[in-house]
Amino acid sequence: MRRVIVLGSTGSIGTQALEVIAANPDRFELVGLAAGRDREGLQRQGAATGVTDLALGVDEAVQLVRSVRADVVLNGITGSVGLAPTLAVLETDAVLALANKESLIVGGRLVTDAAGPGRIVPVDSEHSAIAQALRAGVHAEVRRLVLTASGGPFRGRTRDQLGDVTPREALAHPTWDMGPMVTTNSATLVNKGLEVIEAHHLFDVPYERIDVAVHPQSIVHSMVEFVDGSTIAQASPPDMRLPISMSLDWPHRVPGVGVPLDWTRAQQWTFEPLDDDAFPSVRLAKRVGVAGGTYPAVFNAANEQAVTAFHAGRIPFLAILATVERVVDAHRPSGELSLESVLDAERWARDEADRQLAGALNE
Ligand SMILES: NC(=O)C1=CN([C@@H]2O[C@H](COP(=O)(O)OP(=O)(O)OC[C@H]3O[C@@H](n4cnc5c(N)ncnc54)[C@H](OP(=O)(O)O)[C@@H]3O)[C@@H](O)[C@H]2O)C=CC1
Ligand SMILES: CC(=O)[C@@H](O)[C@H](O)COP(=O)(O)O
Ligand SMILES: [Mn+2]
Repeated sequence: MRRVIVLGSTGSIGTQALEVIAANPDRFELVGLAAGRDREGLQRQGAATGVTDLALGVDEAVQLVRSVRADVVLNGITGSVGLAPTLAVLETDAVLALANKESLIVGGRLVTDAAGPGRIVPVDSEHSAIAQALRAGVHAEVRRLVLTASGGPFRGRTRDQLGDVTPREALAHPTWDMGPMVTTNSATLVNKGLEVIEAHHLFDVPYERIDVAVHPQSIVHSMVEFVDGSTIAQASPPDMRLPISMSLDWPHRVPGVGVPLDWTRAQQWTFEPLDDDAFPSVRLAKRVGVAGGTYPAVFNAANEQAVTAFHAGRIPFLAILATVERVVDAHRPSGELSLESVLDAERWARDEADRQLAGALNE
């Protein structure tokens, strides 16, 4: 029986994790829940599950992780605010089931150094797919990782056709039902850029050997190409309960958690190259990933600011990445990577993004 804490329990990942746990009482015992602002939702979850260790906000989430013994903590918080809970989990003996990719991206080596082997199990569908393909421990034979991308709601459009897309259109993801930040990041392809950096840290593969292929059906969740020319892909209908369940009981599979593909039905899986001109996010993310240090934190923080401004109706869609690029270009890293330098860089990037956004509005 694995004792589980779920952080971000009121969100898309959190509620699906609670479903998986409730459906498997012989495997999982829920021992703690943390949300952000939704006090009533959290209390409802506590009443429904009988869990009494409840936390609201990121500081209480950190306290929860430190005070309640768990075998696995799922970090399903959204945004780089999830960094402190990620580091707190790694101070305990619990496995970190990581949905909050932002904490790994902004923390980089701070997170990977704090984590011993096997301490982080990815929840992100692409990285779960790769971890599953690597379960046999064949890392030395890997030639490249290929992350699949749905292409988002604007796949196939030229840059000119992206000028007037609305927040509502950006939130209409073709295959996944997720929270607003990650959904918007899918529309800009920033999500795929973040996932390239995430893959680099999780699997220790250099950036030049991590590729992206657009696969609109979101059935092949990612692939590992090996030195002999063989490729192992993980495929299943798009349902996060599968990677969530694997992260909670890694390396075991939880029977019945997902519905298998229907091989009696005709179906087509298609793959196409990413259009880097219309969607330059992955190219920029690789650049900041290679630069390392505080660059990924700056990239992510500027993006969080710009996405918020887009949803407030303050800037057009294309201004999101343009702002991120300008903030990244203006960044001057100082000193060694540390928690302090990451937090300083993030603060600077948020201010600089706001300054750029205000300037753009006054032009
Ligand atoms: N949804 C998905 O299918 C996938 C998500 N991910 C990643 O998982 C993470 C969560 O995404 P998703 O579930 O979609 O997001 P949601 O927006 O649906 O949920 C976010 C959760 O984080 C909580 N939260 C927000 N801010 C804080 C804070 N300051 N302190 C504590 N808790 C906070 C929210 O609480 P409250 O509601 O109370 O404010 C909510 O429970 C993201 O990193 C995302 O990129 C990765 C792959 C797939
Ligand atoms: C389900 C999941 O893992 C998301 O991160 C997903 O990858 C988003 O879809 P895109 O491929 O459109 O970014
Ligand atoms: Mn993903």
